[in-house]
Amino acid sequence: MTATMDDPVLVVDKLTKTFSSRTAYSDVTFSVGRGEVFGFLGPNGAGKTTTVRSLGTLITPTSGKATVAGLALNAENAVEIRKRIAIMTEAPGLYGRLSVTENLKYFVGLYHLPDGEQRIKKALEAVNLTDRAQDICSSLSKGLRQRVGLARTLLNDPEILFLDEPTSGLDPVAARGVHDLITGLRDRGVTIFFTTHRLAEAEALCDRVAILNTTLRTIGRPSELREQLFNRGLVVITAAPLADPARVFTGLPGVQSWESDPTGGYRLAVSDPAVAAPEVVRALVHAEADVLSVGESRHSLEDVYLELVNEDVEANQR
Ligand SMILES: Nc1ncnc2c1ncn2[C@@H]1O[C@H](COP(=O)(O)OP(=O)(O)OP(=O)(O)O)[C@@H](O)[C@H]1O
Repeated sequence: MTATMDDPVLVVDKLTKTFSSRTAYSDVTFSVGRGEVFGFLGPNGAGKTTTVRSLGTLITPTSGKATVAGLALNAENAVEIRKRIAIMTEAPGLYGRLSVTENLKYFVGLYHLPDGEQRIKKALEAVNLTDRAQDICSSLSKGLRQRVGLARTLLNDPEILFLDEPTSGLDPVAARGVHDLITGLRDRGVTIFFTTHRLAEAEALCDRVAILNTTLRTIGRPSELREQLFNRGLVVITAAPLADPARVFTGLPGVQSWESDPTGGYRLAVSDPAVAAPEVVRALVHAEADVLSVGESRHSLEDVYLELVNEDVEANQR
């Protein structure tokens, strides 16, 4: 399913939350399309959890507006909003002495949901836990408990699923299991809003990401953010350092500047890699260099994140 911003399921407009003198997040504005996987990133204390708690009606924002699953975020709509969304906080909040099914039955009762058995069956199937239904929750590994927590969030067929660090503390295999579940839910049209500190995870899963550091620092597709922030470049690796790199690289069509990379090789800023690369290869061959590789330099979402968050650290030190 392709998300579309013509049909936003979450609209946040200048939202701010302060706790006495401390600002948790300020002037935050963004929208999330129906069916989108949206990643909410930011350093510790950036305000991510507080934003999730606000949008999930657990705490009241200090100012600003939001629409959640088609309803204005306010005290009158809180019960109806909660019927349309689900939130999984970092600790899945299960009763350790109850079995998986007993836990889910408890929540079906708490939410007054009809057709409980059918819902539990579907939720367990969705998270691949049918064969562990009778296990006592305290006996499950952290990864399995996380999956029970996810099953719980699916009971009310939410339009929006808020997941606060769903893979925190999980090993790579268990985290991959959660990723597969997120992808599966997205394919079924559920909008997923999740916070994470794992940038590779956000890059792999999210249609768009936002980086929050009390205020919203940026928002967009990971590829767009990389392009906005970094010049395009080529990385040249040679078997031995070039005798006169300036002579090889200076003035080549499409090459704007070059520098030696401290880890070896050369980094070239280029306007268009497709134009510059053949010129660079020809110049290297002409200089009789032993070329190992010429490739486009790739920036990751982690590079974008570090660039923006470090800018904030530097600004605060001024
Ligand atoms: N109930 C509260 N009372 C006072 N301050 C709070 C409260 N909840 C959060 N804060 C403050 O708001 C700020 C944002 O916290 P929040 O937990 O939302 O950050 P976060 O981005 O989720 O961090 P982390 O990645 O560490 O989980 C922090 O300075 C925190 O101390």
